[in-house]
Amino acid sequence: MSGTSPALTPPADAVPPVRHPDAPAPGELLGAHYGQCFGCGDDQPHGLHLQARAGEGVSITAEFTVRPAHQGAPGLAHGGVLATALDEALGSLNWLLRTIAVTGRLETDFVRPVPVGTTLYLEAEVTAVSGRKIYSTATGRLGGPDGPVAVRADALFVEVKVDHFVHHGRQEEIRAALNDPDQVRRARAFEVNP
Ligand SMILES: CCCCCCCCCCCC(=O)SCCNC(=O)CCNC(=O)[C@H](O)C(C)(C)COP(=O)(O)OP(=O)(O)OC[C@H]1O[C@@H](n2cnc3c(N)ncnc32)[C@H](O)[C@@H]1OP(=O)(O)O
Repeated sequence: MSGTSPALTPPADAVPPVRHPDAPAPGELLGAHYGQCFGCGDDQPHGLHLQARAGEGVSITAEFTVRPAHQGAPGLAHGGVLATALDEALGSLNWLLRTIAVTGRLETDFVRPVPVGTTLYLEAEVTAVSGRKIYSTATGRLGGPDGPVAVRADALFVEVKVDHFVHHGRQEEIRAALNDPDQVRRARAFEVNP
């Protein structure tokens, strides 16, 4: 059973996504958007350490190896962890648009169980943009880029300003991020729209 709900069907006025001219070239690693991010952060010991690589157009690929800490049932990945990997892969697409956006809706199909030790090969692409709304889709395959599909997701991301994080985030982390020149540089890279 799968399918996309009406909330994730782009409206008639939606347009194809436009890759930003300064987006990383196909094949380049995107790098973490925030060191403490649970999905991609290098400094987050509990995280998934997902590394996304730019693809053609507005697409990325990423790999994620399921570790013992990611179990739900014995020897199998927790569904919420897999949804996180999909969310992170989808979120990294916005780097190619140079748009700051957060997940508004994420619909996930769990097609096959994913054993501990498996590497999930993720691919994601933006399918349409309508105003602040960014529509995207992702799949995760077992064992290789052409392996069987284990998970897939459709999502709606909503564009926000940096203020979204400054206003809602805990002050301790916001202050640390604002004092980190690398983090400020990453945020600025997102903020410059064509
Ligand atoms: C420094 C680098 C950092 C970069 C940081 C990047 C972080 C990435 C991390 C990975 C991704 C995440 O997990 S992000 C974390 C998880 N997500 C969140 O925390 C988001 C929490 N939700 C919110 O803050 C809010 O609900 C927003 C921002 C999503 C939307 O609020 P808003 O700004 O007031 O906008 P609103 O008018 O409600 O919605 C705008 C349009 O989107 C539609 N819309 C909104 N939500 C939905 C929805 N769930 N399902 C369908 N449609 C929706 C509305 O109908 C509307 O359509 P129309 O009327 O215009 O047609």
